[in-house]
Amino acid sequence: MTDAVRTHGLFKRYGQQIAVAGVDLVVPAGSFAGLVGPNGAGKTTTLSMITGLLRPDGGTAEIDGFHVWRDPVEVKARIGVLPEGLRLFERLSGRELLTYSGRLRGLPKAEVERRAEELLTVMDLTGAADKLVVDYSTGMRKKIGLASALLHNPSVLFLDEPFEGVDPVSANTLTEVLRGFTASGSTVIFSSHVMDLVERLCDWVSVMNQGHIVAQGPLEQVRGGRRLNEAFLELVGGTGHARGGGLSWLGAGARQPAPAPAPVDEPRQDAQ
Ligand SMILES: Nc1ncnc2c1ncn2[C@@H]1O[C@H](COP(=O)(O)OP(=O)(O)OP(=O)(O)O)[C@@H](O)[C@H]1O
Repeated sequence: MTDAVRTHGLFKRYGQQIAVAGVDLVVPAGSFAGLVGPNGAGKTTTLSMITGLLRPDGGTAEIDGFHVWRDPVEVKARIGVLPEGLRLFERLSGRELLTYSGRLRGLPKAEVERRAEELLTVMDLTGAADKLVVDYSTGMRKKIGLASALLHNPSVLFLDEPFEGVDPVSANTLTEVLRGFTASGSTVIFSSHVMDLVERLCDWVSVMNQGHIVAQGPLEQVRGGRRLNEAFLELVGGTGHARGGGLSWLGAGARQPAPAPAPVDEPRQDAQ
């Protein structure tokens, strides 16, 4: 099987902080892959470098065999990205945003319109298609962002926390769309903190901790007969701070006796 994504020694430092410490990420083509790791593990920085949004300090990244920084046009034609902190053109309507994305990708107008209508229907955004994006809710923004990332039918789709703020019905729809997408041989890579979701959707998992890949491979191999959450906690070493005596004051509030009520002055007879 060919690899949709392959990085070698990917490295990024912010001042003294090493965010990504030499990452060899591999994702086979056709995978539904999850990139997981605790807060600050380096997931977003890694995805930003692979998608050409952030220049690495060292290492290489390839998509479908094309070098991200040497062949940016080849790479950008093949990828769709739903980045963290999604910025959209707020003064366009949802439909205009899709039209703009499709035309920017060089698709013929009629084809863009056909795909945009289908995506709006699937994402349950038809009723909001002519509303300005600035007036969209968080979940609606995710959905129009995803529609825009899918419109040119990318070979590899990168999603940073795609289900955050999305209601369960819409999440189900997104899942079905993404499953169909990978079943046809395309690749999805998404970052998430929700282990149940990763376990349910993914057939490939990469676990990051402190800028390193600490486990990577088929889901069954990474979880090794345990629930993914257990494997994850073992791999990244759960801190156990909450059990270690910290926050002993938290939760005791309800058991504290209520302070005695302040004496209330008798209403004065002459007050009226
Ligand atoms: N622009 C920046 N300037 C300075 N430090 C940064 C910057 N972006 C990220 N970092 C640092 O790099 C490290 C990795 O951050 P990153 O956002 O990649 O982690 P993450 O795994 O995506 O975290 P989360 O799950 O919380 O989104 C963190 O220590 C973070 O503080």
